[in-house]
Amino acid sequence: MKVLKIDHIGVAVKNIEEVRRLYEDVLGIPFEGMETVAEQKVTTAFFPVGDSEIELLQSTDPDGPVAKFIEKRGEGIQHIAFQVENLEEALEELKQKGVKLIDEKPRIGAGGAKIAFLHPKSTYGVLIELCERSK
Ligand SMILES: C[C@@H](C(=O)O)C(=O)SCCNC(=O)CCNC(=O)[C@H](O)C(C)(C)COP(=O)(O)OP(=O)(O)OC[C@H]1O[C@@H](n2cnc3c(N)ncnc32)[C@H](O)[C@@H]1OP(=O)(O)O
Ligand SMILES: [Co+2]
Repeated sequence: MKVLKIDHIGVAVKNIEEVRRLYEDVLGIPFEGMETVAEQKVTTAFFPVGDSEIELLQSTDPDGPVAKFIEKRGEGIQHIAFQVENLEEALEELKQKGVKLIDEKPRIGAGGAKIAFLHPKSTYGVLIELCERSK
């Protein structure tokens, strides 16, 4: 598998509009846009920073992963996403290596990317997302 770069850092927040003020007005990072990803029960807001992005995540459902994360740990960094060349290949390889996968097959994430998550139990407490973006 080939990891190309840190694609984004996912930050769980209670209120995207409020936190957007910090990134956009206080830190002067341009706001790229919002997108709801129903399957993940989140609304996202992206802020490009160099070759990566900040992804703000607000839950759309009290049972969603982001709501549960905030309930348990409060607002903060929820995952790190690595961009890979070929997600299916990467998942196959990681499965062979005994990594616990949350997603055995890619799902569709923000911006139409193929995404899949590795379980924090296998990654020393960091929720890792792998994503593949069409060229
Ligand atoms: C839009 C898309 C995109 O970029 O395109 C996205 O990013 S969607 C981003 C939102 N979607 C996701 O996060 C989907 C993947 N996440 C999940 O499936 C879930 O959040 C799990 C990671 C499986 C956790 O599930 P859940 O909270 O129900 O279980 P749980 O509370 O028992 O957690 C199991 C163990 O993992 C730990 N744990 C839970 N969430 C964690 C996180 N974000 N980072 C690190 N550790 C975490 C808990 O503390 C617990 O450890 P202990 O047992 O030691 O206490
Ligand atoms: Co993400």
